[in-house]
Amino acid sequence: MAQDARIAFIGGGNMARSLIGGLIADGYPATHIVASEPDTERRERLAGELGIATCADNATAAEGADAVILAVKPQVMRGVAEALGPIIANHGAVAISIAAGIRLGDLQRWLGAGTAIVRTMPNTPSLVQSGATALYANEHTSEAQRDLAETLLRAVGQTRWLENEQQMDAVTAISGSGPAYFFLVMEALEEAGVELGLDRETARLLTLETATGAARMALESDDPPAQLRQRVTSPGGTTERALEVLEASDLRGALQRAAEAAASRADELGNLLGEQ
Ligand SMILES: NC(=O)C1=CN([C@@H]2O[C@H](COP(=O)(O)OP(=O)(O)OC[C@H]3O[C@@H](n4cnc5c(N)ncnc54)[C@H](O)[C@@H]3O)[C@@H](O)[C@H]2O)C=CC1
Ligand SMILES: O=C(O)[C@@H]1CCC=N1
Repeated sequence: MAQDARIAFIGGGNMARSLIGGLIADGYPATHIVASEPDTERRERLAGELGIATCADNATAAEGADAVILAVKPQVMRGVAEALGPIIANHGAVAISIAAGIRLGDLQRWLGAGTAIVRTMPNTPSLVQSGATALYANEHTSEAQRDLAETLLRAVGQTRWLENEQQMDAVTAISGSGPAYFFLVMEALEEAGVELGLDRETARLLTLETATGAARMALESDDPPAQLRQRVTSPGGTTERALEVLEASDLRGALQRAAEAAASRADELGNLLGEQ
């Protein structure tokens, strides 16, 4: 890992915290990470809990950084990018955007022609090194800069380069927003356990261990999830009854529609906030 690269995070919110926490847990030196965050309380928490340098001013953070991670909301990206463009260009740094929907063409226009930009979509499990991130770079990004972006994100989980930028909306719908879908399922299953007579602590522990166990099995097995599901489902047994209810409730259809809604919102954000 390129542990001598200086990394600046612009915006120190939920996703930046997950990425910084994951990088430090992976051994990346906190002394090489700086974050700018306008909110005083968040800034102090970042410095106190993660031991990184923080500041209120984006330009101060970006100065001298090899990679500038743009971790602000899509709605403020334009102003932030336009202000930082000259600083990033001066140092020959790579800009790494994690914003949903914001397209490379717009980032290029706002940061300045010729700037190396990697558009990515990470997710919050990066905090525990179980992130999943897709990346797509523009033509000004050198091999070394692609490697740096990939190395940083691989420190916090799995990475995949996309074949085309359009795929980023699908990634946003599946893995970017995805943790929230699984958390919702966990909330609901825990609640069902309580309704059936378990105390909350037991219901939560059983739910979370089951979710982890199922995910690990699916990752480690050569068989697809459908086959693993069939192995839990004894003919005439309890799982069969439960799955009949889930199929009748159109859980598959609900997830399909949810993912489509997320992907189309990503596209909508790109149209609303961009110029192309
Ligand atoms: N939360 C998630 O699971 C994921 C979020 N993303 C993307 O990450 C980006 C950040 O999202 P979150 O961390 O969830 O939002 P957040 O609201 O937690 O963090 C954004 C931070 O930016 C700060 N900020 C506001 N204006 C600023 C400015 N002008 N300069 C510097 N900082 C400023 C805010 O005070 C806030 O702390 C978004 O673009 C989002 O699309 C991408 C993948 C997953
Ligand atoms: O909800 C959002 O817009 C961001 C992008 C993916 C996850 N969180």
